[in-house]
Amino acid sequence: MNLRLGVNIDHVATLRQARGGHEPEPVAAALLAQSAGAHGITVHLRGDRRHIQDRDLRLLKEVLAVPLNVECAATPEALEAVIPARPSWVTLVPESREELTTQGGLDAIFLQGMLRPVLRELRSAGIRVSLFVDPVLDQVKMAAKLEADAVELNTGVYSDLPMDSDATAELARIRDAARLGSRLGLRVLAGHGLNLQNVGPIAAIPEVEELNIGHSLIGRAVLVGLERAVEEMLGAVVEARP
Ligand SMILES: CC(=O)[C@@H](O)[C@H](O)COP(=O)(O)O
Ligand SMILES: NCC(=O)COP(=O)(O)O
Repeated sequence: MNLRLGVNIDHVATLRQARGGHEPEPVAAALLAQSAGAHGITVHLRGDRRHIQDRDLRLLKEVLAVPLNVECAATPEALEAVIPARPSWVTLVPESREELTTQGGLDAIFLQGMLRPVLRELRSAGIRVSLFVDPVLDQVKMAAKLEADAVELNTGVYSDLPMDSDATAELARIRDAARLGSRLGLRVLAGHGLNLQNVGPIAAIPEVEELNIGHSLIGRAVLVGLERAVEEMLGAVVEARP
């Protein structure tokens, strides 16, 4: 099975929101990612709207040829904003205003009563649902019991391990969870904190169908694109000089 890459463009929007203006335009970034071969685009519509905005969802849905996956909290406010945009996928994630980024997976076992009607509502709107969970077997079993279409296994603990430490145990947790998810008929995705250095062992897990990668890709794009941006600006100012 070929591995798909979902590109998370949240941090293009973070940069835009830093000045409250119009650039960089996340929709343009999504189209570039798509033409570079991304198999999907992911955005996280946070309750505090710190990066992605409601208009981004509408525009992305309109222009993208690849599936749009919207991450959001399982709250009425989030669903009211996300459902009208009709993304292909919604990934339910835990969320708190204080966090810099997502801290761990959704506790699908504890939240099962609240999640059941949310999944029903999304699916009846024709939206497939993924649950972002830690690589814990009981959480994966609960996702299957709730009839989610997919699980995204949180690779945050793995990604946070120091470069020279032994990742064997965490990788085994992710592998076991991926195997179980696949056996239970779920699509299995993985993501959080993945980068060029740590992605290999996760990409090698055969049951993982798709990776969602954002922060490291956008950070890298700033670096590999800066040379060209400076050259373009030098060209523009030199040309304008009498
Ligand atoms: C759920 C997950 O692992 C990440 O996609 C995270 O939710 C992204 O949100 P931020 O871009 O705000 O860190
Ligand atoms: N769900 C993970 C995701 O979309 C991207 O996470 P990150 O690479 O920005 O940490």
